[in-house]
Amino acid sequence: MIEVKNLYKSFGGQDVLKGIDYVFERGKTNLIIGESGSGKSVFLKCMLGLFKPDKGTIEYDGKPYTTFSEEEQRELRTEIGMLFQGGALFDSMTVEENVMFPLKMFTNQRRKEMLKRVHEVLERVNLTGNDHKMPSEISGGMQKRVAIARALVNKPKYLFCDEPNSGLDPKTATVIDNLIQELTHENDITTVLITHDMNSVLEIGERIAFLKDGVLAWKGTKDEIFKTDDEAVTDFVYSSDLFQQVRAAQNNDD
Ligand SMILES: Nc1ncnc2c1ncn2[C@@H]1O[C@H](COP(=O)(O)OP(=O)(O)OP(=O)(O)O)[C@@H](O)[C@H]1O
Repeated sequence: MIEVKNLYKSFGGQDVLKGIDYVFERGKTNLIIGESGSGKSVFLKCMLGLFKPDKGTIEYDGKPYTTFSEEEQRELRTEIGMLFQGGALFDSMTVEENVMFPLKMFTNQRRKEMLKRVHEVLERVNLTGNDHKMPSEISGGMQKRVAIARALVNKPKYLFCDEPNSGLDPKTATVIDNLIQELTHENDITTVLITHDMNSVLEIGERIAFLKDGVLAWKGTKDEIFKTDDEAVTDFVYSSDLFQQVRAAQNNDD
């Protein structure tokens, strides 16, 4: 669980986050949605420790970051898995080497032990037999699965995903969404996922935080998002054709 209390962040006089209170639940896919420039990435970077908040606290499983010793900060970094927008694999490394990278960085495990874990996660994301391929030799969807395996190889408590679906066709995007959700449940991870993809909201929006101009304008679940009359939310989500179609179908059923 990550609890954010009264979080403020500004840059050169521009207030980007304006007093956010929110709880990201453990074992759930927690989505952050909102227009471009609403502060989603800055929010994520504050939780990753890349930006220092101006005010407010971020608690990781009940412990405020400001009380972490240097050793605890280092440990927290090993407990975080990150899934970047493009997958961000190392092009010059094989699939196996890419997935092994966090183990080399953060553990003292012996190569045999690391390889065992790497093969275990590759099997989990259905990539057995691709260990020695280069990223350029596999499809975009497979590259994302390698990136997921790499994010999970060190058994993180927290998984941060920044638009994990970008660049994928809708069917592959859904497979990736569902894989992230399954792994979140299986491993009881606190998953925080930024998305622009309304299909992701419908598929895996167990918890949704809607940011508008640096403020938490609405929170709820994928079922609640169809029922809310909150104008800020409806303006945003019904600009998506998909949402309009789903709501029309619901109205026909009623
Ligand atoms: N390092 C920085 N220095 C100065 N301003 C920044 C910095 N990072 C972000 N900002 C500003 O903060 C605001 C919010 O940016 P942010 O990237 O969080 O938006 P976003 O909701 O993630 O947008 P998008 O959906 O387009 O990625 C923007 O006005 C941006 O210019």
